[in-house]
Amino acid sequence: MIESLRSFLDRVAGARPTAEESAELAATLDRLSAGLADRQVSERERLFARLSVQGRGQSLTPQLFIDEQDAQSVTGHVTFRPYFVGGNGAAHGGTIPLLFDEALGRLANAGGRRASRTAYLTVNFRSIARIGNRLTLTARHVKEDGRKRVISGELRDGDLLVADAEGLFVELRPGQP
Ligand SMILES: CCCCCCCCCC(=O)SCCNC(=O)CCNC(=O)[C@H](O)C(C)(C)COP(=O)(O)OP(=O)(O)OC[C@H]1O[C@@H](n2cnc3c(N)ncnc32)[C@H](O)[C@@H]1OP(=O)(O)O
Repeated sequence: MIESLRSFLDRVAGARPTAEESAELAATLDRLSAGLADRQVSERERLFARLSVQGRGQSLTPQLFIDEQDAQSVTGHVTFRPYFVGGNGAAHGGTIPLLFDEALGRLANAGGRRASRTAYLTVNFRSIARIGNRLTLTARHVKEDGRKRVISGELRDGDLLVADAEGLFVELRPGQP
């Protein structure tokens, strides 16, 4: 279902429907929304935004496919689909930190470490992330100091460095949301 939603968003991003077609689509979407109105559940019960589902079952984030992961590093790949275009064939700048937050956050909380949240995330944009290209993401655990974990990451298009990032993840205290 989420994959169909992603495909639909890609098609919307790439289309220029007429006014009549837009109105027809809007009516169809309204009908679909109404069909889910009495299926609303708590966050824990939803399919959306679950770590255990490939791509987190979430249409917001570019879908990251994990190829290798251990407690110290993660390697994966991602293709920014048409929905993520910012302009002129490049992914929207906001989607790159989104991707790093997802990947670095996963690693920060992997290997039996207790849950942490992003305190800061610094991203350097080195070259455009071209829509449709398969990019490689690597991240590694750099250091740990008490509750603080530093994780770094790189996004590459072949040999070309697209972006790099560093995040500080702070372990949550018991009861901290
Ligand atoms: C159930 C969890 C599921 C997690 C799923 C994965 C999530 C993926 C990552 C995310 O996207 S989380 C969503 C985005 N992040 C947030 O919403 C976090 C909002 N901020 C907070 O909740 C708190 O500010 C935070 C937990 C990050 C830290 O607050 P605390 O009160 O726990 O820590 P404190 O302020 O005492 O700081 C602890 C240490 O970290 C340092 N620190 C905190 N924020 C910093 C910062 N921004 N820059 C540098 N250092 C920082 C701070 O100086 C201190 O250093 P020392 O121990 O050496 O004194």
